[in-house]
Amino acid sequence: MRIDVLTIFPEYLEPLRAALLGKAIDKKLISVDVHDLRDYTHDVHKAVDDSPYGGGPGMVMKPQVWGEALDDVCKPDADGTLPRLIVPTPAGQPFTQETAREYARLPWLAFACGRYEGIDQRVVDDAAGRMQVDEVSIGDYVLVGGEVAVLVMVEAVARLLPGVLGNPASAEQDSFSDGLLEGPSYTRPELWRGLAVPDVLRSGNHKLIDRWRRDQALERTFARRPELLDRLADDQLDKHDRAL
Ligand SMILES: COc1cccc(COC(=O)c2cn[nH]c2)c1
Repeated sequence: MRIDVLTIFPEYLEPLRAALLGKAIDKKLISVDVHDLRDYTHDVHKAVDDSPYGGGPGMVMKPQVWGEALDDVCKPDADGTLPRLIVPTPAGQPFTQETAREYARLPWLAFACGRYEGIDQRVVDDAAGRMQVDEVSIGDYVLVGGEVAVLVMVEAVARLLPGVLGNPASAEQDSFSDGLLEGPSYTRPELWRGLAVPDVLRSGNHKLIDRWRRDQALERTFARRPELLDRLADDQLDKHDRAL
């Protein structure tokens, strides 16, 4: 998978080169190229923003700079492929595990990191004439820029790629794979600060253990994210589940 990131703070993306993702880059499972938006300015001040039409607080990122940068970075490759252009924004569609799975199937992702009050809308409208553009939110809060959201999304996507995680099974069993939150986990010692591990987990009865884990996941989901239960297809809840 090819990943390009356009930003005015390239150094913000350095963590992508550390640890697990760094190894994935070394193993050539992913390539990460970070591009400094200011390289596409032509004025002495390297201006990337300007005042908003219609007034209001803050600044808006200029279309010309983004247009040149995207033309340069998102050039069709040898077989005419263009990237999926992803713009992190509080005003975007929710980024979920399902989005991560969709992106993990793509050969090329390009991330546009907005700052200030956002990017001139014509940048997205113009790019959408050439490639699919997803305006995506990682949560209902406002960051200073899109860079942190890119770190989140790249990690969520890359961990799904074969060979990136040491233990691929965990990618399958993690939260949200069956639509429920993950229940509690335990490891040695059996007793810690007067707190014991639930007996069922040491029973060796895997049918009982699986049922206990599913009950814990259902209870936690009901308590913390009841709306996720509405999403579950009826056939995914058996009569035992409903009795909880
Ligand atoms: C594109 O325009 C802007 C403007 C302001 C901030 C940002 C950065 O993204 C977020 O703040 C965000 C992403 N998901 N949840 C919050 C982008």
